Amino acid sequence: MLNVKDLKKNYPGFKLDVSFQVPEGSVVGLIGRNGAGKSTVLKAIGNLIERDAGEVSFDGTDVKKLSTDGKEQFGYVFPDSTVPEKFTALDTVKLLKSTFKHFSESQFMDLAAKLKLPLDKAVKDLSTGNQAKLKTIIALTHNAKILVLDEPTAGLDVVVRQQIIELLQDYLDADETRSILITTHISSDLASLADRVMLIDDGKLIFKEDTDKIVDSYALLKLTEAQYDNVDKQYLLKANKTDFGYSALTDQRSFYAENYPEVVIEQTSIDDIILFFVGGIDHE
Ligand SMILES: Nc1ncnc2c1ncn2[C@@H]1O[C@H](COP(=O)(O)OP(=O)(O)OP(=O)(O)O)[C@@H](O)[C@H]1O
Repeated sequence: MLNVKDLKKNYPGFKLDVSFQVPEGSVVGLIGRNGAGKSTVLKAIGNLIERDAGEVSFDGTDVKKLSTDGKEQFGYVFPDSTVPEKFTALDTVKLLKSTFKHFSESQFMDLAAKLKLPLDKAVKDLSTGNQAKLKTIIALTHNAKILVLDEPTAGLDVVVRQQIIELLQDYLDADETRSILITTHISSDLASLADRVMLIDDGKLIFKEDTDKIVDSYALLKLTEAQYDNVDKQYLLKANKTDFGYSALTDQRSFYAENYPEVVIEQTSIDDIILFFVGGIDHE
């Protein structure tokens, strides 16, 4: 299990302070607006930045103290390429062989063939889609126990995006103890992959929920002022004033459907929840 406890990182005008876990066998999606702190969380997990305070541990060991074998349990995708840009995919294979004890060359070649990844082109000359495929294949082919993925599908067309999502699904299906922490702006990626979503805003986690529960039990209530005054508010998570009265988020859709048949109740999506909590202009 990945355990992030009181992780703090300060930049001018920005303070990160988060605690969460990614249990074995689960997929957790970290969502939020531009500049909310998603990449900072993932970089701290990957030791790409020094944290100011807090703990980040995997199966009980601080990530800063992981052995070479322990480090190999992580597979990363970050926006910046992890291999030198002059390298081809074949050069990358040589690098991975010397870096990872558990690297599988045959799996790399199989996935590269399946995704039609050119093997002899320098990384800098690959299309965005092929670069994303290469990064994902690198993360997947050394038998990692957890993937930490920073926007693995950013800028990809719908076909490549689907291919990447399928690779991730195959990775999970091969071993039920594997887990993924993923950031994305594409909520449909999460709907198909994530067991749980966490919403970060201004460096703090302001909402965490199981995706099943969002689909099954969440709803937006559209209430007139009079309805809002009279409705039982114990299952309302948040209400925003609107032109027509109030828009309110509940995690007990059936309670309001049964008791207030006159109230307009709309199904929510992950995007609705982001907009509801942090809607408006971007931080930056
Ligand atoms: N090296 C740095 N120096 C100073 N400020 C930084 C640095 N890295 C990040 N920040 C700031 O920290 C905040 C969080 O940035 P971060 O990249 O984690 O956001 P994000 O949620 O990943 O955004 P996006 O969705 O745009 O990638 C932003 O205000 C950003 O400007």
